[in-house]
Amino acid sequence: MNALEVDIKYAGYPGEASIINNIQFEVKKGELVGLIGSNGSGKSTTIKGILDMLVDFEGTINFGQGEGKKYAYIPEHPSFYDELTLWEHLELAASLSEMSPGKWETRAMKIIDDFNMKDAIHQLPATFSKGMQQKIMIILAMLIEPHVYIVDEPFIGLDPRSTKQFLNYVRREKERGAGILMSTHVLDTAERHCDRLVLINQGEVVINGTMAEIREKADMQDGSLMDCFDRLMGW
Ligand SMILES: Nc1ncnc2c1ncn2[C@@H]1O[C@H](COP(=O)(O)OP(=O)(O)OP(=O)(O)O)[C@@H](O)[C@H]1O
Repeated sequence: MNALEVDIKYAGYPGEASIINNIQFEVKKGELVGLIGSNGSGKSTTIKGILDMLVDFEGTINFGQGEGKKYAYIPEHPSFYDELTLWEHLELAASLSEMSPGKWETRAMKIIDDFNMKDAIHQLPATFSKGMQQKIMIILAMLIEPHVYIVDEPFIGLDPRSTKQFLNYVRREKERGAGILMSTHVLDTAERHCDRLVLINQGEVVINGTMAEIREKADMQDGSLMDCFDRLMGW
C-alpha cells in the first residue's frame, strides 16, 4: 500500500513555471525512498510541490488512502518561533496533531534524551547551533508519528552520533509503517539505507529503482551509487 503518490505534470516559480516536469513515483508504507540529484536538479522544488507550497503547480499528490493527511516535513533550513522554548515547540506540535498529554510527554522525553538535548529543553531553539536546530526539527517530526515523512537533506550539520540516532528512528518508523521520502547528497548513506532511489536531473526523473535495478541499468555490477549515477548521467 502506498503512503505517498506523486504525479507532478509540471511545477515551478513565477516566471519559471516548469522547473520540474513529469515527476512520478510513490513511497510505499514502510519504505525509505531517496531523492537524489545534483545541485539545482529540482529536488527541493519536488518537495515544495508535494507540500503544496508552489503557486505554479499542475499535478496530483496523494497521502495514502483512508489515513488522513498526516505528514511531517523536516526542512533543510529549520525555522522556529523566537519566543517559544524547545518544550513549548513540542507542546505546540503535539496539540496541533491532537496527541493525548500522557502520550506525547512520555514520547517527547524519550526522543529528547535519545538526541542528547535534555539540557536544552527550556531554552529557545532560535539561539541553538545549526546542528542542534536540525535535531529539533527531527524531534518535532518524530514526536507526532506521521504516516509520511518528507525530509530535505537531513545529514549536513548532524554529528555522527545524531546521524546514527536519526537512522535508528527512521528504521523504527519504517517498521511502524511510515513512508519516508528523503532528499540527500550523501550518496553512501543513501545507498546503504534507502529501499529505493529516485534520481532527478534537470527537473525530470532519470531512474526510479532499487540499488540492484540501478546497477543493472548502469551496467555496473559492483558500482557504488555515485559511480552508477555518473554513468547514467553520461559523466
Ligand atoms: N524561489 C525560486 N524562484 C525561482 N527559481 C527557483 C527558486 N528556487 C529554486 N529555483 C530554481 O529551480 C531549480 C531547481 O532548484 P531546486 O532548489 O529544486 O534544486 P535542488 O535539487 O533542491 O538543489 P540543491 O541540491 O542545490 O538543494 C534551480 O534552477 C533553481 O535556480
